[in-house]
Amino acid sequence: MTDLSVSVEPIVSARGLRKKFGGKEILHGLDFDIPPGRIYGLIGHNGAGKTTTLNAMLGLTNCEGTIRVLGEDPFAKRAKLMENVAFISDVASLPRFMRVRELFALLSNIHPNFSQAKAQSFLAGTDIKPEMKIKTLSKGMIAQLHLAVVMAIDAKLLVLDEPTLGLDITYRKRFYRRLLEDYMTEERTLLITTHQVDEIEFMLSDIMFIRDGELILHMQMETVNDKFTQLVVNDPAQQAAARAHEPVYEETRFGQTVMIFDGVDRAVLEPFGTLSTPTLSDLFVALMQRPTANPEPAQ
Ligand SMILES: Nc1ncnc2c1ncn2[C@@H]1O[C@H](COP(=O)(O)OP(=O)(O)OP(=O)(O)O)[C@@H](O)[C@H]1O
Repeated sequence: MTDLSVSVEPIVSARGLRKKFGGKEILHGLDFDIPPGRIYGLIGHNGAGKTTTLNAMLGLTNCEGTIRVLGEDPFAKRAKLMENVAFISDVASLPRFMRVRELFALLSNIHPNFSQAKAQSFLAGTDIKPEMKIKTLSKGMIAQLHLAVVMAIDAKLLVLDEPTLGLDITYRKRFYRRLLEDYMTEERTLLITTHQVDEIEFMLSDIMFIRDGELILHMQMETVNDKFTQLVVNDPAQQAAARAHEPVYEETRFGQTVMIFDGVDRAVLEPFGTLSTPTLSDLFVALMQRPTANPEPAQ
């Protein structure tokens, strides 16, 4: 499922990763490598297994198969790994009863790679002051604080599970811009899950689509752009001709027929209509279509 030929030691490596809850298999044997210096988007429907996969990487859940993070088994070596791995699960998990400066002091005591000075510098220019109690901060301010805390950890892997849930568009954009400009380096790897795919598309180097516990696409964004083509075609004769090239997806949108092709030369499709590269959300919808696995029950 991957088009990556990894020559450097991967940051995360999974082979045959399986997870069962109460006898029901949730992850069906995932195989993937995540190299350093990349920004990964892990995209999937509700319940597809994203958080379970992240939890396996963070050593929060034990799985069958193998998973290695920085060469270590995260379940067995969680404490050691957490020196080099930072994690945002949701924006509400900071200790609400503390003041901002107390949180920073606590973190510098418990985390060897946390820099209080860095955290403070990330808050400069925001409305958050060291004396403020966390419970008095708005959701957006808590997200900023959370990001400042995480960016002040000198980690090799940063895992963000729906980090901007509940935030308005301005905060969400600021959050990702900050992350890109102030945190990313060639040595760091970022893994993000979100349902707002279009908002992170600009920063991703790679994507993984997960459907019902299986990876159905794992690819560098450059390859996605080369491989997939979207065609808008209105003329019925041209539609029929285009269909002969076996689109992976077709829908009618505002009276126009939109098709998505996988690996078909653009020069072949050009005569039929208008071509573009599908957005990640269009590609996601196209590839997530289930082949009548859940037919409507008869009335
Ligand atoms: N502790 C658990 N016990 C039982 N079932 C679980 C547990 N954790 C997750 N599941 C089930 O595993 C499946 C995958 O859940 P997971 O949270 O990994 O999905 P997700 O892709 O992160 O979904 P979402 O986008 O809704 O957060 C779901 O069907 C969920 O109900």
